[in-house]
Amino acid sequence: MPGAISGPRTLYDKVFQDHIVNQQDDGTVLLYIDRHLVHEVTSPQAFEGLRNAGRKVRRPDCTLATTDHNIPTTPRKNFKSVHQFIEEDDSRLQCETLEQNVRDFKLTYFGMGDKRQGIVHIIGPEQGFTLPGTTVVCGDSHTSTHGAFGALAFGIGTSEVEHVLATQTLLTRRSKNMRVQVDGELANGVSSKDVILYVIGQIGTAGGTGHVIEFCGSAISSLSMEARMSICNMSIEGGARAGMVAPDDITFEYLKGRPLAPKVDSAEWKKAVKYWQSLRSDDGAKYDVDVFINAKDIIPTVSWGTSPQDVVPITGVVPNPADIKDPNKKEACERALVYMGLEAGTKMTDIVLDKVFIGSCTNARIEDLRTAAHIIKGKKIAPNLKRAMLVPGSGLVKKQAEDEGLDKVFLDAGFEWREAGCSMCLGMNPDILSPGERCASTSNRNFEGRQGAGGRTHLMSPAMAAAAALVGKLADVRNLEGYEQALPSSKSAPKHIELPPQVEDPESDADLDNILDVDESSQGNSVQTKAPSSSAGMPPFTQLKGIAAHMDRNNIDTDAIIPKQFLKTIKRAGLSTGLFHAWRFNKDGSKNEDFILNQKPFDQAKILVVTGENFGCGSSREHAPWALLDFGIKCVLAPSFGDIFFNNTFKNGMLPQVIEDKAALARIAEEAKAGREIEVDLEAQVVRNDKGEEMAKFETDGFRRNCLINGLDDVGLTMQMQERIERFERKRTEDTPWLDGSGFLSRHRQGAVKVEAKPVPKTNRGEEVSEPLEW
Ligand SMILES: CC(C)[C@H](C(=O)O)[C@@H](O)C(=O)O
Ligand code: SF4
Repeated sequence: MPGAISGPRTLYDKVFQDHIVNQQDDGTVLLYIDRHLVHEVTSPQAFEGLRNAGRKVRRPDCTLATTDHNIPTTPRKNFKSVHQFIEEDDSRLQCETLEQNVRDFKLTYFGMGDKRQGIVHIIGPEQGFTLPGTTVVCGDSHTSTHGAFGALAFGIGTSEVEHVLATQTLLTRRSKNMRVQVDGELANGVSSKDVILYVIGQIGTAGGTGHVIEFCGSAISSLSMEARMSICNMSIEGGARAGMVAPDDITFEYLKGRPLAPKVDSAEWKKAVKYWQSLRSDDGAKYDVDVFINAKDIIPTVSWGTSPQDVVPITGVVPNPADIKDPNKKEACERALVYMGLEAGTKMTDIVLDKVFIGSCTNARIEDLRTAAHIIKGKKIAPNLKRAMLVPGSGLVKKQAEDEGLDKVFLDAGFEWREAGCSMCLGMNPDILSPGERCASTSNRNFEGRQGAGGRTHLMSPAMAAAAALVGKLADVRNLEGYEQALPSSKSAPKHIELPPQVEDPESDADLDNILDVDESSQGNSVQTKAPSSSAGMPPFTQLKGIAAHMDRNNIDTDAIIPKQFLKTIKRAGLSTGLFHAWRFNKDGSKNEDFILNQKPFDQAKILVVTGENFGCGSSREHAPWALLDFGIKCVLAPSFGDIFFNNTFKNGMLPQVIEDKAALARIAEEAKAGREIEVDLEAQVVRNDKGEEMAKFETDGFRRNCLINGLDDVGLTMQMQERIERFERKRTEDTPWLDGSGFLSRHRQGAVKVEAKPVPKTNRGEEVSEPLEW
């Protein structure tokens, strides 16, 4: 076995090991990907890359697409097609482009006319597409959600989406292991969302960087699958690309009868369960970092600031920057208080709200809705609220909630009952906060402008958001009369969740039919962009000399590097206007002269020198490096980076370089501030000042360095590994036959969906794909 670890192994080690196709001497691993989820925001440029290179999707049977980020959540009664339904031009174009791509590449697609449509991280588990022991990726940072099943699931950028579409593999490196063990019983009123907010408060948003977190301990293993998903979902907010929970009987119970899980009690199911049961960390397995938490220390938790680590118990007060010693953290706290319009020392329960949002891939599953509904049942939302929105995570969650009468509970209380989508979690659709508005939100990110420019977000659990809706302020759900009866107790076994329908529903095919009816000429601009494609190879990066701009903030997230309104493009180019948009431009559109990139000579910067930690954390949007590149910045020097941003940057012929020596980095920053050029020499792995004197040495991963220096196309490189990938796939079919997409393909072959015959395309495996896939 290539790269096998001797001795006791963690859950992560096992799943990783089982997917190694090839391992290079320098530790670069070609990892097989079992499941690929696709959405409209991060896929257009990837499909375009495939198209430009004349490549096909290798495993259409392991790829599932939906549309979620851009879509309106208004009633779909009159929905006929995306073209007719989505008013906003860029959003519509992005969704239409996805539809064109699923049509061209013959992919399974849950569009807006399909009840199974929903947020990508809700529909995967719902369908049994996500299974224990699998590798799951998506061009989306919250892919970590799927780790709740004991899958190794992580977000990737668009170049990697292209790599997976073409090769069903990814080039990666082994991560470190981190264990977060939560023992004891969670008190009433405390949910898994409080657990993860508390954990992030403890470890910080960079705490898990470079690690895969395994969540374990009695408090975790007594949680339902949905509660586990909320925890793994926010692993990325703790800096970890992936979070995992060992699969157990609760997992297997959840999977029973899901459309894409092996059929219950079949020989395949038994074989699968046997394998799944082996997926737990061995006794004595070593973790690089251990965090132990007593469940009793956790009480309902809310965020006060603009980073998910800015949390306090609901019984607490807004922190005082004067109490913070670290100057960078103190400044961050001051900034956050100004942005949030809060004064130090204010009781959290005195903070008055404008809006409440219950939704997102963190907390829009049926249990979340049930919990919120129990709390508001028979009551009314507070009169000071301008709006309270309930946005189910998927069409099936919505349907089930309606079957249970929950829609009525929400509507009677004054909530809006919406259609499924990401909605106000990031406001790429019309659901946004107005400047200055304050929102209690069950989502996962409270970055500046996340829910709308100038909007203020407080993160919390569904129970707490429901309580806040009733009170009109942040509120402690435990103070509501009878709350114990209202909340599903953490002690009781999780209630079995009704399964989504497995039957072919004629309505559900409406969308695909629409796609097939689309007039090809109307899609012209969506498929013929001339934007550069990563698969065409990159210009080499050897030495770079130029002006460097200095930034000192910690945790500069990719939402800040490029806000959501610029993600609606289907191209890689032209993003420089969006770069640091909220910081670079005033509200009236004029330039903010105080911002470094608006000042001479830094408006010509080729290099960014960041002295704050964790640059590029958060979302997987590859638009962040594209925007930097478009502005002219090809290199970022920093003490640490968000993992996904770090990867994405390399894929674009840019160098994100860690400079560990903080004193040297500070000296480089001084040169930058003085407006003198610096030189980054990747061949010699040194940074020099404008006199050619060495300022710092650095080390770049060998494989990446080689690709950069030679401008290599890694999709092309991987395609040369065809034989090994095929060998791996043959073994996979033997060992884990349930992963071959047999469920829907076989049903499809029986003629469940009638689609007119098309010229026969071939996948990169050389197999014929006779018809678009549906199940
Ligand atoms: C659009 C997508 C790239 C992004 C992500 O990766 O997380 C989004 O889902 C988000 O939550 O910010
Ligand atoms: S975090 Fe929000 S925007 Fe991102 S996938 Fe989840 S619901 Fe959608």
